[in-house]
Amino acid sequence: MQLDIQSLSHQYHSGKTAKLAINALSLNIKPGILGLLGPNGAGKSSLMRILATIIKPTAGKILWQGQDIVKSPQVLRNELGYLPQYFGVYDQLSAIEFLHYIASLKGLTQSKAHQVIAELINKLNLTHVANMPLKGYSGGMKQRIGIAQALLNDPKLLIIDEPTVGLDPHERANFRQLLTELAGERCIIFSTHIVADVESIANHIAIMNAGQLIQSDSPNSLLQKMTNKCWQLTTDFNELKHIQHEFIVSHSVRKQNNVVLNIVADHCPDARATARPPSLEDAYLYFTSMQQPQAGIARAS
Ligand SMILES: Nc1ncnc2c1ncn2[C@@H]1O[C@H](COP(=O)(O)OP(=O)(O)OP(=O)(O)O)[C@@H](O)[C@H]1O
Repeated sequence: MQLDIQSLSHQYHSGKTAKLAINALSLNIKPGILGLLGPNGAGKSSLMRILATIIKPTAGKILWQGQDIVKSPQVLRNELGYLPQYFGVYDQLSAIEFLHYIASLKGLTQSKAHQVIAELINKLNLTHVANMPLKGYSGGMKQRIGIAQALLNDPKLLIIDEPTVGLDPHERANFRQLLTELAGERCIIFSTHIVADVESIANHIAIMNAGQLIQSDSPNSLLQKMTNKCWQLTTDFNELKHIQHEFIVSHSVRKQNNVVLNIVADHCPDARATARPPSLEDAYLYFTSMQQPQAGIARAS
């Protein structure tokens, strides 16, 4: 099972202006969880909408099991589950009614829908609220309904776009656990700009910035690329602004009158700094800042 994205580009036109949202992106996706990371506007949602066959790319090819899904979207649609970034529900319907409605749109027979919905309600811990109108649901519960509707056809490719926005830390942890259980023999693409959401569950990380794929690797290989680039420095608050201006600061913790900074830089940023192990957050900030020196994040030289 694989999804092969070849030289994909997408341009939006509004009035006389054109915006290149995806720029010659190639990526090969295999079973497991792909964490798609990138800052706001990187092009993640555009890529997801194209992969979900909602919009057609301006250029490039996408092959699902060797078949071109730009030319023949139906090939993928039967095997696709998609949870868009903004997922609306019909507030008056209960979970059961809503899922039956989506199941009928997806072409499931009545008996198949009954069986699958009962299983999903149970798997997603929604049994106690299954007959309650969705308007009474919390953000986390609505998100679980979103995942349930995406799983109705037991998809081989599951695309979820920023699913943890608005969830509390407990709900986010539950969501990560759920995805791990779902992974197995399907391809899951999980887009987010929160590194912590994917670092413990993704077996592959792709980082996008300004429409381009800037890194595509296993979490371990990304960490290896950060060897000798991660430092810790304890300093006082007077120096903080200057250091933040000069270097990438991936984390800071106040300690009495001082502050302990995690710095990412190609060379030791200060004689007082000590080396520390890298994190994926460091890698994400390092690679995304490389493309935008104008953003006020300079790297040490
Ligand atoms: N329908 C549209 N018309 C014009 N420009 C668009 C449209 N949709 C997205 N864009 C632009 O394309 C670029 C990529 O947007 P996209 O939503 O794909 O990024 P993203 O990484 O998903 O960002 P976010 O995390 O903020 O959702 C942005 O500059 C955005 O303004």
